[in-house]
Amino acid sequence: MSDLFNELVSSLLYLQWPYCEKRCTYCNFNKYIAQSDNEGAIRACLLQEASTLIQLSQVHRVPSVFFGGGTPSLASPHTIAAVLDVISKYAHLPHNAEITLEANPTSSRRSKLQQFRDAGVTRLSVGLQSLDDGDLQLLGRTHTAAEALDTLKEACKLFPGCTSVDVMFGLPGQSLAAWHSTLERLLDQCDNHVSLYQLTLERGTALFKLKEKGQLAFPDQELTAQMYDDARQILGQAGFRHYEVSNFAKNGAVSTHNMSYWLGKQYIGVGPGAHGRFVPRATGGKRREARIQTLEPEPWMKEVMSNGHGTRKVIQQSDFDMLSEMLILGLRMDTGISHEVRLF
Ligand SMILES: C[S@@+](CC[C@H](N)C(=O)[O-])C[C@H]1O[C@@H](n2cnc3c(N)ncnc32)[C@H](O)[C@@H]1O
Ligand SMILES: C[S@@+](CC[C@H](N)C(=O)[O-])C[C@H]1O[C@@H](n2cnc3c(N)ncnc32)[C@H](O)[C@@H]1O
Ligand code: SF4
Repeated sequence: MSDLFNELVSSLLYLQWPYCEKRCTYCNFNKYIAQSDNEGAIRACLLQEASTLIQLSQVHRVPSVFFGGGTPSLASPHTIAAVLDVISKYAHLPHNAEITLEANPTSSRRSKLQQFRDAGVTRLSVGLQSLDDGDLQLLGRTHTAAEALDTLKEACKLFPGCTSVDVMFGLPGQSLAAWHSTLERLLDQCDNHVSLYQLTLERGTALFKLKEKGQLAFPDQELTAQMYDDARQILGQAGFRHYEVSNFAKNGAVSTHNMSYWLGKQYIGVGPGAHGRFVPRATGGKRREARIQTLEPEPWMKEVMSNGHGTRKVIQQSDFDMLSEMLILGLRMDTGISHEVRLF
């Protein structure tokens, strides 16, 4: 089989779980607070859309799946297992596939994490965000630092070598000393993968409004740059490879799913607001398409029920579009890009 054919018959799959318990004060990702328990209905639509899009792409192999959100750890393990089952029905999901689930501390009690593992999840990404209770309150999180660390401990036991944490820096009022202390405590407890995100003030969020009113002071650019540089150094000394702008891994625990995005591989996006990039081979398509699913869960479900999918926007990608994406994403990695870029 040629490399090009291999690329075309293989695709990652991203699944968006759109619900959260509560809105965090900084977040403008596509998420909603569920008004009623409609898990059965949303599960049926996720399964339907996954089957439609896998068949449209005609991929034979799905090497990794990412359950992101929102808060996918609010979904029942049964829903996660059902999604993996439907993927296996239409494509080969290898036994060593990377299956990541994002877990928020309060919706991830021990027994549930175990059930997620039994359902087929192989990698957990725990949203710690901070290890300071004052920060967590300001960020509108539903857990304390101690609860977050408890979840991390359980996660490391159940997913040894395959547990990641998300932590943010540049938080309101955060000092360099407080950031160093967070990193040191984190290094005591974390596993092989750490994602560090500089807080972005997003328009429309509660934090943005407080900043506009002059009610919150944020670290300046010099200080946040210093926080990032220090994190690079501290994690580097602890054996972590800084393999992408925001990501650090030791013992080779890079995320193959996220890495594949940065390498420009195909991906199918399922669920409200999910993005995809794939060639729709079943309809004779030859070009890769950028696809976006309908954002809000209710209209998305109606579209899936009547059309089999909730794809709202499709843009055929030109060679220039694909090359630009490859450059932008490829330059995020420590390995950079090669002149032998192949477009399809
Ligand atoms: C879309 S969230 C979903 C994860 C999960 N619901 C949680 O809250 O832990 C993925 C990650 O993006 C990061 N994130 C979200 N909003 C951000 C912002 N405004 N600035 C920087 N990072 C942000 C957080 O670290 C979060 O864990
Ligand atoms: C910010 S990353 C966090 C990855 C994590 N640090 C890890 O190592 O696994 C995950 C978030 O990106 C967003 N995301 C990733 N792939 C996506 C896609 N194909 N379509 C829409 N959103 C996507 C989702 O909101 C998801 O919660
Ligand atoms: S950060 Fe996570 S839990 Fe908070 S609102 Fe965003 S997606 Fe939901």
